[in-house]
Amino acid sequence: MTEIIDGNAVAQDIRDELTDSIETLADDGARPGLATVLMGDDPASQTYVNMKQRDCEEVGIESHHVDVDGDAPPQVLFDTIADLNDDPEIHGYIVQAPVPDHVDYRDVIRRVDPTKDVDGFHPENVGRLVAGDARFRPCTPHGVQKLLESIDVDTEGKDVTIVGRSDIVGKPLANLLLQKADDGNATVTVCHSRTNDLGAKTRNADIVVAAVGVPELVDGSMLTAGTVVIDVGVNRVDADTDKGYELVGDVEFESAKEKASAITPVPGGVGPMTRAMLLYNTVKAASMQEDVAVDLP
Ligand SMILES: Nc1nc(=O)c2c([nH]1)NC[C@@H]1CN(c3ccc(C(=O)N[C@@H](CCC(=O)O)C(=O)O)cc3)C=[N+]21
Repeated sequence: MTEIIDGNAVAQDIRDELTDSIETLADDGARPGLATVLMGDDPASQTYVNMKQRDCEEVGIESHHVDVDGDAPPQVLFDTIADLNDDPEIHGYIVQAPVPDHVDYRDVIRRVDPTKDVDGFHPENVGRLVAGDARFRPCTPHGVQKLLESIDVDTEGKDVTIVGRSDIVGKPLANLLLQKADDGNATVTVCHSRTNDLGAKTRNADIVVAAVGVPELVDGSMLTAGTVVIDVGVNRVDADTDKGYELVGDVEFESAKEKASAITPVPGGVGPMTRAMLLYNTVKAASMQEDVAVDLP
């Protein structure tokens, strides 16, 4: 039987474990604070921001939010970032991507204090990750590692094919899985839009991670029986539902499920884990800045 991996349940366990550490920090007068910054009014981003605020409330993290007008000059966003860097109550913050076209996201990331960069996107943190000395693991790749751990999949010596080479998922996940570590030691293949014979690469894998942002790109015909399938895609596809869309992964779930030994659903797979690992990084940031040791899950 194929195991459907319950990302909501694993994320709930992580939130529960974080709650104790958050109270330890709060008892020391250092309750963790997380801010989200949203420039413009991308509807998907607004949904995520709302979910993150609810997560913070549940675990006892102080949550803050800053809206920046989508038509404002980049300097307005940069000033917001400078304020957050200077605010001792903000231990971590993220600038929700995408930003409007007239703003270069790299210019944004470079201005974030690397010790508050709970996305793990700042070049200093990317460099540390690649060098095997990560400060903050990017949330989605870390969530994928935790999901594999939750179903007792040991990555050592496994062939992992990642479909997608993004700076926020594909590249950092490849680096983490390559590391000489209990949750690494994999042989990693990274595929992308110019890859020849994608199916040959996915059929060779013990674990396939789909993170390309193309709805249902990976289907059962591209998988060998027994493969573990992790679907990072959260594509909003127009549909006749209350919201006017449905969420579709990068994997065609029904055909992939026939082949997989375990598979994540969308929604309810990687998405909630991304949010849980953001809370994790926020607690880690607060612990480092306040010099209060805490246990992390
Ligand atoms: N600076 C920055 N950091 C991010 O981490 C970041 C970002 N920008 N921009 C957009 C992507 C996407 N992302 C998701 C987070 C949670 C869910 C999530 O919780 N999804 C739920 C359901 C969501 C729904 O119902 O719409 C699920 O899959 O079950 C999805 C997607 C974070 N991102």
